[in-house]
This record gives sequence, structure tokens and C-alpha cells, in this order.
Amino acid sequence: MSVILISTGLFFAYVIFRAYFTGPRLPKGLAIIGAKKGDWFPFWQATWRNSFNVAGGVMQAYKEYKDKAVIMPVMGLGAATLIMLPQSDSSFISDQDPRVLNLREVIIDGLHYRYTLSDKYVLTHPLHKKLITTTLTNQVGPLLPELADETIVGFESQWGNDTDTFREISVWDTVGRVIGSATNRVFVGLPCCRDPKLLDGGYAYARSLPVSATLLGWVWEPARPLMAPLITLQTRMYERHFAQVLLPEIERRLREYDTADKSKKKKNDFLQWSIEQAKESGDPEMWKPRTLASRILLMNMVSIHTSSLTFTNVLLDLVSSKPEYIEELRTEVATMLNETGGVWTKATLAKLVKLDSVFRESARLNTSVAVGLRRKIIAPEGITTPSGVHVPYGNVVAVPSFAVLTDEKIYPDADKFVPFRFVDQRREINTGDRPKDHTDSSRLSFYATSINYLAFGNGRQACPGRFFAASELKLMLAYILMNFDLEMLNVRPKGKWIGVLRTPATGASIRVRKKKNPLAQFSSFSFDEE
Ligand code: HEM
Repeated sequence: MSVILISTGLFFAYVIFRAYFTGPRLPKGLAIIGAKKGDWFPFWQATWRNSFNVAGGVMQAYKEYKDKAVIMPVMGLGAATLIMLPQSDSSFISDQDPRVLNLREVIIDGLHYRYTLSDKYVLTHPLHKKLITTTLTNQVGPLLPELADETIVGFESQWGNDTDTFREISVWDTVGRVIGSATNRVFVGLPCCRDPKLLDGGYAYARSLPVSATLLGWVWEPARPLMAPLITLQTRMYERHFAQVLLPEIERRLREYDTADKSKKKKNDFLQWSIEQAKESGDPEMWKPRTLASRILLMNMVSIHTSSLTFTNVLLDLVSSKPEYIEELRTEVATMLNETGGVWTKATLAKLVKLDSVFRESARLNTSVAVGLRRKIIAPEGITTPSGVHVPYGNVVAVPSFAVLTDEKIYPDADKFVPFRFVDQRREINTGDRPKDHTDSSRLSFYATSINYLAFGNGRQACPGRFFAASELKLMLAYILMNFDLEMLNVRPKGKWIGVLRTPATGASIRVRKKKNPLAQFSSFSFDEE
């Protein structure tokens, strides 16, 4: 008993110390979400309450402080003392230069990458972002056949080929596997993308990183360099496993780059583009095999988990909705594929507006981005927002996106899964009285960002991988619809909160059966359209 009391006392003392004596200077005169009148140590009590009720805190910020900033302290993963700005400041945040309001610093601090990633060069030289925005996005079309191939192989291995009986599968685990190899097909190509050691390493790294990061978050900052080697031991072991598969491939490609006939056809994947980018930069640090391996690991981190969360939610939403919705989607996909002979092009994907709407609706309803547009203020003078608050250097600002996405005035029937919500809205835009240039219907597609839809963030630092992610995930769902029967669920499995992030029910399973006759041919070759 006394051990529990002493531990609790020490814990409280530590939280109070952190809240009051460390961290950036907070803006003056703001209310604190979660604090109650007459509270002892209101800041601490608010932190405690908010951490167990992030949704409630976000809703309170949105409803009670509509035009004002408030402070929302939260513990746990991705947590910080957030300066929650009103929704009306969203465009201002979106438009800011990353040298003023910075997303990457939030990610690096939140996941403690300075300790959890052994090669720091990729953090200080984030050139992969440029490759995602330019080459990866441009290559989505030509890479579709490879994605299709990996989708077929992945689902056959994870969901099986049995056409007689239904089989129970864990959605999160199997989907994560397929997305892991499909994404790595584009990042590192065959055969590495199917190497279990690489996939397991990347997956285990992604799973252990939040644990290490949360533990590190509790260590007093000056003591972190001392404690980090111990706390991050497991994370760094998985990083090593990942690198062990990749390093020989990177070294082989570097040798080939230096000696090969430049006219010979090169591999078309992210690793190859990174090698070329590194060599063109003239900076030898950039093409160190370890740096290149860390860059690919970082790419795995930013892409595979987010995509798996999104896809798990879509599947759970569909099998918990109505069979008619699934049939309507099947008809849309089959009609399109029958027209193209099963061949995937970017144009084919763009025409699947119902499929697209399902993704946007699911991302709206289940967004993991409950607290959106998180940005660290790195301008030394701080910022003054349009809502009139001055926020000093070092603070993290955010907006209550979870509350916006569930606001009845913006999304009628906001708490319902309305799969074709955006098909109807797109149709209205195309046929209504509103002038066409008022808003273009493609602005309601899955990857299109806006201040009222922050599943991919918004503005200058919005997710650069969203065009790739949208194509990859739509292709996968199309494959499932053509090739598998899905048993419906009576109740949608509930997700949970981890820090400020919302996740689907990762333990949920569904029952699936391979179709005897696929509804349409699904090819992994293309007529090159680009
Ligand atoms: C459905 C899947 C995905 C979701 C839901 C998602 C979501 C997000 C969100 C919400 C942000 C923060 C944006 C902001 O605050 O404005 C972000 C940033 C980022 N995403 Fe994604 N993402 C996905 C897939 C991907 C993929 C496939 C890649 C890479 C190929 C990627 C690369 C990145 C990077 C590099 C950043 C950081 C941008 C920066 O440092 O400025 N994401 N993503």
C-alpha cells in the first residue's frame, strides 16, 4: 500500500514539476480545458482528465471556445500542452511557412526520433518529402500494375484461396501485411518487398516506437541522452533487422550506379530515386547505405501505419453497414474493369466516384487526426493569430478537427456512416445553380484537403503521400470487392484512443471467402497510359 502511495505521490510531483517549471512560456490569460473551479493544481488535474477523455476535451474546446484559443494539456503519445486555436484560425495555420509553424518538429518531438532513429541525417535533410511530392506522385500511374500484382499476391496469402468456406481473419494484421508489401514494392521493389525479415522489422519498429517514445516522454529532458540507449533498445534492434535486409541491396545498387551503363533501364522505385537524388546532391552523407536505409524506414513509418488505419476503418465500416452498399460498389468497379479489360490506369481509378466517397466518408467519421494541424512555433518572435492571441516560441498549436468532422451543421447525420455522401455532393456541384468555379467537384475526393476535412492535414504541410495512398488503397478495396465475399457484422467494432490519436479496433476480425468466379478480371499489367 505504502509503495503505491509513494509512487502516486512521486508521479503527481513529477507531473506538477513538468507542467509548471519546464516547457515553453504559455500564452497569458487563456482558459484551461479540463480544469474546474476550485481545483488544486488545476493544470495537473486538467492534464489527467483530458488524457482519459481527449474527445470530450476537443468537443469542449470547439463548442465553448468557438472564437477563442484555450490550453489543452494532454499526456501520452503525441501529447503536449496544446494551444487549441479556434476553427476560424485553420486557414491561417494552413498558410504559414514551415519556418514559422512546423509540423516536422511536432513529429520528431512526439516520436522522439532524435533517440529512436539511429541516423539523424534524414531528420536534418528530409529530402524524401520532395521525392514524394514530385516523383512518387508522378509515378503513381505507371506503378499501378506493380501495386495490383502485390495486392493479388498479398490477399491470396493473407486471406487464402478457399472458395467453399468462410474464414475468420484479423483485419488490422492481415491488411497491415498486404499494405506493407505493396507499399514496399514501390519503395524497394522485388524481392526485398516480400522479405519477411524486412516486413517484420518495419512492422515491429512501428509498433515499438510509440512505446519507447511514450517512456522517453516521461524522462526529464536533460536525462534523456543517458536513458535513451536503454529505453530504445528494442526499437533499435528492429531498426537493425530492417536494415540488415536492405543494406546488401543498397550497396549493390550503389555499385551498379557507379559502374553501370547509364542507358540501361533502371529500377523504378523509391530507393532508386533516393540514390539518384543523393548522388545528384553531391553530398556523400546522403548516399551512405545506413542513411538510405533509415530514409526507407522513415518512409515505412509515415505510410504503412496511416494507410493500415484508414483501410481497416473502411473495411469495418462497410461490413457493418448494408449489403446493398457493397453491391453498389461492386457494380461500379466491375463495370469499369469490364470496360478496361481488367487493366488499371489512373483514369480508371478517378472514375470510381462511389469507391472514392466511401474512403472520404470513412476517413471523416473515423479520422485518427482528432487534433489537427499540429504545428510547433519555431519563429523566435512567436505568432499572433487572427483570433487575437499571441503564442510564444516553442508552443504547439492545433485545431479541434474531431469536433469539426462531427459537426451536424457541416456534415448532416454526422455520426452516421453515409458511404455515398460525397457522390451526392459532387453531383449537386455539377448540376446545381452554383457557378462551377465556386468549387470543383474533385475537391470532394478522398485526398482533397480542406479546413473542414483534415484526414490528410491541410495547406503547405499537408500529407504529401496522399495521392499515392489514395490510389493504392482504392485499388486494394476494388480487388477485395471483385474477389471475396464478406460476411456482414451486426455491430461496428469500436476503436480506441492512444494519446491524441484515434485508432480502429485493431483486434477486430471479419469472415471472408474467395469467390469461385471473380466479378471482373483484375490484371497486373498495363497499357502504358502516361
Ligand atoms: C491514408 C494514408 C495516410 C494518411 C491518413 C496520412 C495522414 C497524414 C497527416 C494527417 C499528416 C499531417 C499533415 C498536416 O498536419 O497538415 C501527414 C503528413 C505526412 N505524410 Fe501522410 N498520410 C497517409 C499516407 C502517407 C503516405 C503513403 C506517405 C508517403 C508515401 C506519407 C507521407 C507523409 C509525410 C512525409 C508527412 C510529413 C509532411 C511534412 O513533414 O511536412 N503519408 N500524413
